[in-house]
Amino acid sequence: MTEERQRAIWAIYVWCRRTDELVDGPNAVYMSSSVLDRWEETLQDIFDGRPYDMLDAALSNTVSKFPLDIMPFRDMIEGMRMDTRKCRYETFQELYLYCYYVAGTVGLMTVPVMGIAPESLVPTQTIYNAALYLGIGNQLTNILRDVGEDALRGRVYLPQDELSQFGLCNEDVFSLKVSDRSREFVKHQITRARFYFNFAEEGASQLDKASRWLVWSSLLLYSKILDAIEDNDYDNLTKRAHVGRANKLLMLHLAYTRSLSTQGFILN
Ligand SMILES: CC(C)=CCC/C(C)=C/CC/C(C)=C/CC/C(C)=C/[C@@H]1[C@@H](COP(=O)(O)OP(=O)(O)O)[C@]1(C)CC/C=C(\C)CC/C=C(\C)CCC=C(C)C
Ligand SMILES: Nc1ncnc2c1ncn2[C@@H]1O[C@H](COP(=O)(O)OP(=O)(O)OP(=O)(O)O)[C@@H](O)[C@H]1O
Ligand SMILES: [Mn+2]
Repeated sequence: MTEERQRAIWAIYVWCRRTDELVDGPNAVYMSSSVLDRWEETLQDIFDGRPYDMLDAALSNTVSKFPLDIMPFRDMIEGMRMDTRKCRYETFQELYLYCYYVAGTVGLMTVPVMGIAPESLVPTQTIYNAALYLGIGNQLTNILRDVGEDALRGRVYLPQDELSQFGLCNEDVFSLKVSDRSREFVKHQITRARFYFNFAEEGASQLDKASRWLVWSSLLLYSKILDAIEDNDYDNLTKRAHVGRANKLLMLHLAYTRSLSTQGFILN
């Protein structure tokens, strides 16, 4: 990426990480709705060119250089509110909303920085949807990988109705019991995450040439975690899916090859 874009992505990343840390980090005990309200006011100040600290200033600077919309930033804060309020999701529709708030938003935040290829014939809306889906795919993958860890914190980011369809309940998750049922359930969740990655692929090829390698790398590396879960025979309760160094290098290479062409569902 161009250096200006790298700095912009860094500033957005830092803001996202800090937002997540409010809920997950060492200071999470001080978390309350007023903290998030205050954080949202700070966000408005950043967009109005009144940064509070140096890290905010990086984002104010980014806002002055790229046409960022404040909406996905606000929505990410909303996702953190949701995370503090609930620890169960009844249906996939409910879980999807959470995934949009905390991860789909990242796609929407970053496309204005990545830029769209001038030769792309795909509607901008479709490209934004693909970006949103990359976030959803990432978050679903993150959730699947971390089911065991999250269970230790009393949280289950899995659709309750689907758990029961597979003859499972939260107790099975908390007791970290791997069974044929849990394996089938995980298989089903992996298929869904891959659907989002596949759609995202169509959008990745429409981005500005200089940004494509980064996005393809992110996509291929993160979706490899799903393969790693398969390699663990669908045990995501007692094993942590990990993508090894050699595999990562291979993916970077593949990502580079993919990033060379602007092509998509309309052109071929
Ligand atoms: C057209 C097209 C395909 C465009 C590309 C759009 C694009 C670059 C999308 C990127 C999507 C992305 C990286 C989403 C991150 C999703 C994610 C995993 C979010 C995590 C949420 C909270 O979950 P949890 O608490 O369970 O997770 P931890 O255990 O704490 O990890 C987040 C942690 C929310 C905060 C998100 C971040 C810190 C990541 C932000 C990343 C960027 C701004 C860089 C994006 C750019 C690239 C190229 C990766
Ligand atoms: N390739 C990637 N694409 C998109 N987001 C990523 C990627 N790698 C990391 N992230 C984001 O950064 C967060 C923390 O990164 P970290 O380096 O700890 O990676 P990780 O996903 O926990 O994998 P690992 O097990 O290799 O450490 C992830 O949860 C995710 O939000
Ligand atoms: Mn987190």
